[in-house]
Parts: sequence; C-alpha cells; structure tokens
Amino acid sequence: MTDFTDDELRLDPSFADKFERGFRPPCQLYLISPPAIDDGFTARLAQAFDGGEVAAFQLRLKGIDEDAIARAAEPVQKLCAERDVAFIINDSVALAQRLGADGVHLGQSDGDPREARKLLGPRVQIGVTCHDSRHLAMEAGEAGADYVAFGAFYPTTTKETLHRPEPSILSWWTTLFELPCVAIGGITAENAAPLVAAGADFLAVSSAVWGHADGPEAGVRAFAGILGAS
Ligand SMILES: Cc1ncc(COP(=O)(O)OP(=O)(O)O)c(N)n1
Ligand SMILES: Cc1nc(C(=O)O)sc1CCOP(=O)(O)O
Ligand SMILES: [Mg+2]
Repeated sequence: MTDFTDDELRLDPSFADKFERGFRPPCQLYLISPPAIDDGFTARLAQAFDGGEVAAFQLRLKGIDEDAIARAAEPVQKLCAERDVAFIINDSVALAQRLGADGVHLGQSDGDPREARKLLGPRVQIGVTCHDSRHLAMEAGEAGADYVAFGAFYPTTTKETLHRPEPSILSWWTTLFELPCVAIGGITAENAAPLVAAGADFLAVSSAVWGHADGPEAGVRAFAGILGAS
C-alpha cells in the first residue's frame, strides 16, 4: 500500500469547481437488512418504506449460501424496484451480477473494486468498507468505488466491529472529495445528529429500524427529522 503525499491530499481543482457550485444532496437513509430474514420479511420491508424515504436497501444475509440468498432476494428486489429504492447485495459480486442488482457492497476482504467494476460495468454502484481509515477511503476512491463507508461510529450488536471512527472523518472526507460517504454502526435516530452535521451523505442503519419498539415503519419515520439537517 502506498501512502498518499500532502500534495495528493490537497483539493483537486475539478472538485473545487463543484464545491463552488455548492451541491451536496441532503443526507439519506441506507437501510441494511436484518442478518436473517423469513417469509414475512418483504411485508416488513414495505412497512419500513412506508415510514419515509429510503435511498438504498442492502441485502446482508450472513452464513447463508448464495442459492438461498437468491431465492430470498426475489420478492425483496421486486419491492425495491417498485419503490424506487436501490437494491444492493452485500459481499458477493457474482451474486450481484446474477441478480442484476443495482449495487454491491464490498468489505476489505470481499474482493477488489476494480475487478468488480470490470464484471459489473459502469452503472452498478460499488461501495467499499473503509473502517476508520482515510487511506483505505482514498484507495477505494481511486479504485473506482461509488461510495466509501466509515464505521462503526457507535457500539452495535449487529456485527463484531474493531474500528471506531470519529465523526470528523466524515467532514474531512466531504471537504476533500465529492464521492459520497456512508456512516454505519449502531446508528439510531437519537445518536445520528453529529454524523449528519459532519457531512454523512448516507446513514446505513439496521437494528434501529428492525428492532424499533413500534415496528419498522416507526423505525424509518424516526429518522425523518434528522436527515438532511446538516
Ligand atoms: C454500507 C456498509 N458499510 C459497511 C459494511 C460492512 O461490510 P464488511 O466489512 O464486509 O462486513 P459485512 O457486512 O460483510 O459483515 C456493510 N455491509 N455495508
Ligand atoms: C454491517 C455493519 N458494518 C459495520 C462497519 O463498521 O463496517 S457496522 C455494521 C452493523 C450495522 O448495523 P446496525 O445499524 O444494527 O449497527
Ligand atoms: Mg462483507
């Protein structure tokens, strides 16, 4: 891995031009599935979508073989298309290609974004986990990622996490780069405000929606007042 020099860290003039135009869309919700789903899940997802705008949905089913994920994905992907929500597959470029997904999310051990781009083409969104690392994020950007994801910002029981970035990594990123950034990890409607204020383009959320005491519709609705409030 090469370290970036001070020069490379300076604002690229082409980005500066875009910032002068001052365009950065408001923060949006990126919903992550529960770690496992059953036959009733599509109905719960519809309830979640009824709660407010969701930009993207990631099917993240761990420890299940790809044929089973593909079967489970069918009604979910159809609903996402009907509701105009980007359908993102976690971990597997092959599965994303097989399903014709709108995107794939790759962790640091899930494959090379450049290879993914070759297979999936220019229209499929590729996201990359960057933990708390500016360096990984710049590498992902150089490799052609469509977004970088930082986390885990808060403690979470959804996944074992080893990294705890500060919200300032989001403001650093959005000051320098136009590429969207995602904040993830233990995010709730109660603790999200500093991440939105720091410039997160997307809040990726799982348990705050699926575990909401009043159901997934209320879980999504709870974020309404926070999104875009930077
Ligand atoms: C939006 C988003 N950000 C980060 C992750 C985590 O990906 P990864 O590090 O590969 O871990 P798993 O989710 O595969 O357990 C993600 N899925 N989505
Ligand atoms: C899938 C995932 N990735 C993380 C990371 O830090 O990369 S944290 C996380 C869990 C997100 O779920 P919840 O909103 O329930 O915490
Ligand atoms: Mg992964």
